[in-house]
Amino acid sequence: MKITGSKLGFLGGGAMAEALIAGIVKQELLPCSQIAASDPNQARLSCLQKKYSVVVLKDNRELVNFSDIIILAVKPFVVDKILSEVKDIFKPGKLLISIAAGLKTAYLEELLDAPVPVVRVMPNTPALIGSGMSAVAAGKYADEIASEKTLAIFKAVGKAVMLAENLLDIVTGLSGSGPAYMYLILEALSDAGVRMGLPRDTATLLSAQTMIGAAGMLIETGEHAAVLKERVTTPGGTTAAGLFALEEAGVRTALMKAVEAATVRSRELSGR
Ligand SMILES: NC(=O)C1=CN([C@@H]2O[C@H](COP(=O)(O)OP(=O)(O)OC[C@H]3O[C@@H](n4cnc5c(N)ncnc54)[C@H](OP(=O)(O)O)[C@@H]3O)[C@@H](O)[C@H]2O)C=CC1
Ligand SMILES: O=C(O)[C@@H]1CCC=N1
Repeated sequence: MKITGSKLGFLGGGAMAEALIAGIVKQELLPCSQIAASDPNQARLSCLQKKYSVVVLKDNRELVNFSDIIILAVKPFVVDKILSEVKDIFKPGKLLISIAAGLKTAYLEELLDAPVPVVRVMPNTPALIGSGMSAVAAGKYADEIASEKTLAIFKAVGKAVMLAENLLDIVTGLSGSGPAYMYLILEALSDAGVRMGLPRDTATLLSAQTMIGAAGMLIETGEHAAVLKERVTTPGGTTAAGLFALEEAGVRTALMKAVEAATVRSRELSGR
């Protein structure tokens, strides 16, 4: 699905909007003149304009008027206020894509005056370098074309899959919040290398390249992680000693608890 003629607007120009704008501009999905962002923070707008040459607007109504496809990229607690500001100019010809954690399409549909197609997406920040992971769920007024347009946007900045909406809170707990878990692990591995005597920059490079390599190998080979882990592990060797320390510390359980806690939090946000 091509979105070449469409104008794309971001309500909110924060961290996730910037990751998407950067990825979209880099992949040349749309010319900069067809991408806009609105935000009350002038410094954010100036930064986005300077870095990506996109159209910046102080006023959310101007943004909605400018755009065919609107990405709702504000914190969940601001959504009611913003949609009440613009609902009368949101016509069914426009497409609303929400990336707000926890908020259901039915909830957003209720906040609008007209039967506007709403698609909910949970992306993640590596979209900034074209390595994002997004899951997409369509609301009741969104047809296949709306879903295809949404997939085209998020596939331009990484991988994107369609899922049933009741799974999106789990996606939020896994890949939405996941980059932060990975950074925590990378920071700890880098600290560990430094603790054992490596220079900081070398320890960080070794950690990050190892994470990229292991993840890439999992995707490219399609093998189960346990099989690939087994191939690294020499009986009585170094890896077995390292893995034992990780199991003893409960790393596996800690990661399961992290995804559970984030999923529960996403569900709480939808129950407001
Ligand atoms: N960050 C992430 O990794 C991910 C975030 N998300 C979702 O994306 C959404 C945005 O998150 P994130 O980018 O991290 O948040 P940010 O706080 O970085 O960005 C939100 C932006 O919206 C601005 N804003 C506040 N009020 C208004 C308003 N009335 N009109 C227009 N803009 C406004 C904020 O300005 P100010 O700072 O001045 O208030 C800020 O610049 C959230 O709903 C989050 O759940 C989804 C996936 C991943
Ligand atoms: O922390 C959050 O609530 C958002 C949603 C997923 C990533 N960041």
